[in-house]
Amino acid sequence: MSSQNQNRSLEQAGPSGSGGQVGVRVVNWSGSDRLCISPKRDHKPENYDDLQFEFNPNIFASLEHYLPPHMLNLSRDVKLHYIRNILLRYLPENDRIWIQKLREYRLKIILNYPPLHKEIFTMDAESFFVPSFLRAIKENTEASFRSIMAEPCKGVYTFEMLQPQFCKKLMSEVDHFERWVHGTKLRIMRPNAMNKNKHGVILDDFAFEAMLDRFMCDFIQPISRVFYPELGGSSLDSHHGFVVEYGINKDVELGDAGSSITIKVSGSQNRSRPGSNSNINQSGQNKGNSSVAFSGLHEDEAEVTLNVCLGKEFSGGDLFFQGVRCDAHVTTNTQPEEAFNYSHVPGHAILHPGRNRHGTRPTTSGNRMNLILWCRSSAFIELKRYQRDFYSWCAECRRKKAERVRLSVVAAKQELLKSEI
Ligand SMILES: O=C(O)CCC(=O)C(=O)O
Ligand SMILES: [Fe+2]
Repeated sequence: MSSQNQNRSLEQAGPSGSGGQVGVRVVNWSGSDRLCISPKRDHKPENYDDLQFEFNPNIFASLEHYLPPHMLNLSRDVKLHYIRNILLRYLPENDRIWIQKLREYRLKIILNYPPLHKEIFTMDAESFFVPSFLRAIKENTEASFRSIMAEPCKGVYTFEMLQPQFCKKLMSEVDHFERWVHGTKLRIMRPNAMNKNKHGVILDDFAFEAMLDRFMCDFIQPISRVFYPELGGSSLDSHHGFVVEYGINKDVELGDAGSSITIKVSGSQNRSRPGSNSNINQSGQNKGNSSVAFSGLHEDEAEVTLNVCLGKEFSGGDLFFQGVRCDAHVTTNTQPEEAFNYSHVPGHAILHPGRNRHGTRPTTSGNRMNLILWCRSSAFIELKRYQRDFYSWCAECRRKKAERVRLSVVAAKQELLKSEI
């Protein structure tokens, strides 16, 4: 498309459908828009950081290098829409609507919510993390991580992580947010729907997104790069951050008290990533030897999950694990070495593959709040689509493969013996 045509379509475009982006109008969709194969490396891209679109601003800056040469010096709006139109071709309609609604929902909260502890909305490692954790991250070696961690079950790591003061502030921020939500009668989305008596909030929805992104990139990824290479641990690029609350006696079911603003976002119950399969096994049905009384046996929609207990005083609430499985093997038996129980300790973290089947036992007294960060790798998800028969990270796939190898060795031996007779 020529720049003239591009400008014409800008002129013709109707009012913005982009969620109130001031001064920006949507260009008519054109399937002929193309990027160049070779980038113009010496081109200096615009800054798109101030924009709220369904794609990360960095994507626009990166793709600018690939624009047709005649477009490089056009206005930022024109380039933005040209690139956005191309990207939108890769997003199914439903996902587009979902992302759009989510953006509007978040904007509504962020513009109106008055934070209680502003200082915890930006990463301040020294005041968030305990010194031992910071030292290990700074050293950034497997030995330094292992020096502060226990591995009570293969691939599951526990360690002290957050300072008590930070935990306290985060918990009071969540309480403050819940109270504010109740006052405004805004209906908020909950992190997931696994336990009836579970409350919680999605931190990404009220301005914690940037902080949690640094949390994941600078403090989880160094560890997952070492411990979870086969799960995309070195290419984590998105997260879902939330707080779960148990054992609270609230006389009002928050969010249900007659909402004046209701934004329904389809697929928000478990906040699945668009276009993906959530693998929540809510009933806790698991064939085989899982005889325990549990709630919400499930797998997270994450490659790597960080779960940190914030407090307060509680009993019960243990996590139990039943082994890492791919979709095809999610209901297979738990092997004895895979069954593992974990009791939460305030400030302490547990890091595990999202696909390690797990659930929580009831919090029998007091209140418990946990910070949970589901970390995802789009490269891992993409690769998984091309690889359907065997997953090295699924314990059952490995077991089946080992069994096949064993049987073929037995068969080969028998053949050999037969031919020798
Ligand atoms: O309650 C917990 O500590 C864990 C909850 C959980 O696994 C989840 O929300 O995905
Ligand atoms: Fe979970």
